Amino acid sequence: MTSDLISPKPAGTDATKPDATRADSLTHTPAEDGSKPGRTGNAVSRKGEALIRVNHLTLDFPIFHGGARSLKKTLFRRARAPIAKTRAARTGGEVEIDPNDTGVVRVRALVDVSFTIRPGERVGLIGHNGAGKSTLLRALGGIYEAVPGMVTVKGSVETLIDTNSGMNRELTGRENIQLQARHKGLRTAQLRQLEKDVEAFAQLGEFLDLPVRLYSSGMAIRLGFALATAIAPNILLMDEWFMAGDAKFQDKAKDRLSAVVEGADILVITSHALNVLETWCTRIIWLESGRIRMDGPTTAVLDAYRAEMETS
Ligand SMILES: Nc1ncnc2c1ncn2[C@@H]1O[C@H](COP(=O)(O)OP(=O)(O)OP(=O)(O)O)[C@@H](O)[C@H]1O
Repeated sequence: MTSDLISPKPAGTDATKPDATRADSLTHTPAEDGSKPGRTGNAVSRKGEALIRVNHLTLDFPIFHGGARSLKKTLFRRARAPIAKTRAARTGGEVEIDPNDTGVVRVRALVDVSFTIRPGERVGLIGHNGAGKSTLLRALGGIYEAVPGMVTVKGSVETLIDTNSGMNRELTGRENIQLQARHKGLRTAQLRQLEKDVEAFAQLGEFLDLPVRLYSSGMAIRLGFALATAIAPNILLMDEWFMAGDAKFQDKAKDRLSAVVEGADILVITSHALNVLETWCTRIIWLESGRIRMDGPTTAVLDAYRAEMETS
């Protein structure tokens, strides 16, 4: 099988882009039927073929405006007291002065993360605020591309990561549906079917024919969710934002999501709602300041996590 190498983006120059220093950092491998993976992927590959493999993934965010004297003072003080550093690092990733680039401060969002997810696994990502859950999900979704390490994703991927993911805010909701249908390689009849399905589910009325930039966040969630769940992918990557929206929509969303989750080979979901993870996940990866603290069956990891929450 040939692999589909996505070349890395040049190193980001703003603080919102992770550091990009290695050439071969991210590989998205196409499904064996030739379908393309990712949001722009074509058909869904055969069931049971999906795979996620992450090897030694490290991801830094350079902060170019991090030169405040007070921050640097704190960092230098902490460097002289490494024990205090460990304790202080329970919110967010590690903040440090980049050893290769004098003056630039970096946030280490992920540090040497490795794991493999096979078909049938439903994986929950847990951890404190800023532990690296969303960053990891974005790296799996190909949003953050070039970092030291390697991410291999095999199969079609759908992401429910943020309300705007894959959406052109200048286009109307309906135009976005059509655009995504074309990216998925759907024929006209299938496109019409998709449009009808998303329209019925999202229930945006006349707003479907208005630009997405006019939508409230709840309305954007409706459209993004309806679109992302209209066709079951091999791999579903989901941030907990889908829990937003009004109560009636949440009930509908849960039913529809259950069907998609059933149909997907692999689910990766981040959430602070441990009961949601208990219901849906077979395995939990617990992140702490960007590193894997524990990785194992749902009950074992959640028990350990809860025990730690009670004592800390
Ligand atoms: N665009 C960015 N620019 C700079 N730093 C970032 C960026 N995105 C995330 N970070 C940093 O990376 C670390 C991990 O953030 P991430 O959003 O992955 O955490 P999380 O586990 O999803 O947190 P939460 O549970 O609070 O949503 C944090 O320290 C955060 O400050």
